[in-house]
Amino acid sequence: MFDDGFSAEKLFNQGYSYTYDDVIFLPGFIDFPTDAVNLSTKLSRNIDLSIPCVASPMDTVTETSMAVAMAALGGIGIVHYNNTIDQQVDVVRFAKAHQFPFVSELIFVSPSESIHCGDEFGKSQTIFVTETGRNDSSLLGIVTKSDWERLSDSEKEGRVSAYMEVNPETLPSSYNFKDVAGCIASKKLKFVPLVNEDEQVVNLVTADDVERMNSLPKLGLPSLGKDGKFLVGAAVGTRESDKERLEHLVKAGINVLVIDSSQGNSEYQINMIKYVKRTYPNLDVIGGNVVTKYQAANLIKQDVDGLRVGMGSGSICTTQEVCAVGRGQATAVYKVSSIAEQHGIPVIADGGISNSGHIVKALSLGASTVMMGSFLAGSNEAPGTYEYKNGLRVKKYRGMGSLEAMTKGSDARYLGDTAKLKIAQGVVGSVADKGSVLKFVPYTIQAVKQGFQDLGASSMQSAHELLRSGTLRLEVRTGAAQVEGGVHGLVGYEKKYF
Ligand SMILES: NC(=O)C1=CN([C@@H]2O[C@H](COP(=O)(O)OP(=O)(O)OC[C@H]3O[C@@H](n4cnc5c(N)ncnc54)[C@H](O)[C@@H]3O)[C@@H](O)[C@H]2O)C=CC1
Ligand SMILES: O=c1[nH]c(=O)c2[nH+]cn([C@@H]3O[C@H](COP(=O)(O)O)[C@@H](O)[C@H]3O)c2[nH]1
Ligand SMILES: [K+]
Repeated sequence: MFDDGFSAEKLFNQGYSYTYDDVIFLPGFIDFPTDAVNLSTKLSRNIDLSIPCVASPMDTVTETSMAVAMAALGGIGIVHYNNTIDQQVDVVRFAKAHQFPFVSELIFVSPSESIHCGDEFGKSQTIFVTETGRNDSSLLGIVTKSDWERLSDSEKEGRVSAYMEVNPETLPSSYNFKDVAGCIASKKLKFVPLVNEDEQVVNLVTADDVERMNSLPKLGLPSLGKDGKFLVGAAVGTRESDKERLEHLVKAGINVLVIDSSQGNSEYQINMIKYVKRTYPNLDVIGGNVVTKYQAANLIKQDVDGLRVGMGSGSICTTQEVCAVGRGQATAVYKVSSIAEQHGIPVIADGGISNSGHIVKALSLGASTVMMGSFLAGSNEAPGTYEYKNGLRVKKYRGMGSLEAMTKGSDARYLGDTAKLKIAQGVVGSVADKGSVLKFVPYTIQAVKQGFQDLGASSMQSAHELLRSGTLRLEVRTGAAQVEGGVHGLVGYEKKYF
């Protein structure tokens, strides 16, 4: 081998904390096409994914729509727990009731109610009628906006039972996109509700939705569990009350658990892992967060099935500033994965991902997946609505350790303790509109495949082999090299990734 560049082992043992932008890989040898790159991977010991992408357990990132879209793409979403047990369980249940890449807004009324104005339809063209006026009872009828608009004023004052369409055409919610699109086309339907075994509506698909989906990149293999349903993960903390939460989440069918903490090497976490392993031996448990070999070894001893790596590297994180602990994310991922790999434990590189190059770096430094918050928070699938700031369409994105997130219904979790002085370790901000994850994640993955090809790695396993054998060569970029590596010297430009 030529003496050129450094091996990761040498580079990361010099006393510096490096982040993704600090390092650059030297290209390898290409003898396969981009499409031959296989990025299928493991989230944890027993959970396989076809793409290495995980949505963060944050209340501005992962609820039903994100969980469903990520699973449809072949990744996974981890549902946050900054809410009541019932709310978190509903998000999981609803996500698992789908075989569909997206979830439409559904509006319900009871038969005795009236629809007074067109705004009640929201963005939808259809209102569903059920006995309870909620999604938890079977479908009795529907009212479409166009039919409702044709009613006289006195008819509009009356109960919906007087004019709703009974026995509307429905399809089983077990149908996948292709099945539903086929029925919509062959029966020339404008829309069709999808219903579960109890005739409860779980989704609404319109002809426009089908057209929109057909214009997106083709989806790969979805993430499905043994039950044939979408894989969905959930996060919990380490309090006594989290045990009750977990019991309900397991009943709702979660496939994997993330124990959420910024410093996972604690007695609380170790006790929680022991409890979960004892009580739910078939549930994969991901521990963290950790950034050192020492922290990782303690959780590995408890037989965790996955490790989440990152402290202070997130875009909304202020932990390193507030507490003076953490680590540059490239170093953290390399160090933790070197020990995790010896025990066959997959590593999630959590936080600090802002482009496809960061994903290539995280995976080539030993991670098996990346967890993303800000990268996904501006999507249609993230919770919340878009607003305008300085002419830019944005969505709110906040740290789970921000004062705002901590005081939102989670007082018991943080503030009801003896600790009276609250210290924030995160901020509240916003991120630009990025459209649907169903569009930009496939493009991102294609870019990651190109990166792997340049390195000469045709799979996750081969990338990890290049790393461990020292074949992967890298260097630190000086400040000037980083400037050179970005766009520079132009008067103005527009950055478009795809
Ligand atoms: N990855 C990162 O760099 C960071 C992430 N975060 C995120 O912010 C949120 C809050 O994180 P943390 O503050 O680390 O949450 P945490 O729940 O681990 O800790 C919050 C506070 O509660 C205490 N605590 C935790 N478990 C306890 C138990 N069983 N009994 C008694 N006291 C207990 C801890 O000592 C700490 O003071 C999480 O969602 C986390 O992922 C926060 C900071 C950094
Ligand atoms: O220091 C922190 N204070 C916080 O309030 C906070 N909230 C989330 N996180 C962590 O950041 C990750 C998401 O980071 P990105 O936006 O960079 O993807 C997430 O996946 C978390 O690991 C926090 N870290
Ligand atoms: K940070």
